[in-house]
Amino acid sequence: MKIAVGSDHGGFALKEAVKKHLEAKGIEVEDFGCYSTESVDYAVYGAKVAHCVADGKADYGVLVCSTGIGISMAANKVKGIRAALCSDTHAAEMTRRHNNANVLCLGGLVTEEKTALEIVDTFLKFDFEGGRHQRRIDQIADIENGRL
Ligand SMILES: O=C(CO)[C@H](O)[C@H](O)[C@H](O)COP(=O)(O)O
Repeated sequence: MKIAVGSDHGGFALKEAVKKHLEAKGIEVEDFGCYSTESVDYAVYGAKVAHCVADGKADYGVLVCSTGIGISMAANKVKGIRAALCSDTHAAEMTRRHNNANVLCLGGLVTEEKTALEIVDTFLKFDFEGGRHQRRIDQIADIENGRL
């Protein structure tokens, strides 16, 4: 499994912790930056990770900004991306099971590290259930393609 990670300055510390956590589990990580707490723009990093996942070059993405909001908005503009901002493990489980989310977003100044790492583990543990949920994510794709 390969995970693409990225953040802005507000998510840098948590992104580094997520990267370390994943690598300790033997998971391959590609880090798209940023690489310090110097101020940068979250849309740039959201786009880099989202394109990597949408192009099939990583299985999932993890994105972090201060709130997780801006970077999730940016990632969701990339066709094929279903980015989910999660602040608890229940949301992380359900967004995999029902939404087939392919990018997890976290708020670096919202969610404490221990909880965030539990959210990451939960996100990676659950699979998409398909069935009626496939119809619903197909409708999301219809919106992307101007059909709905
Ligand atoms: O949370 C964010 C976007 O939703 C970003 O991480 C920024 O931290 C936030 O927009 C604040 O920006 P600032 O330049 O750090 O004041």
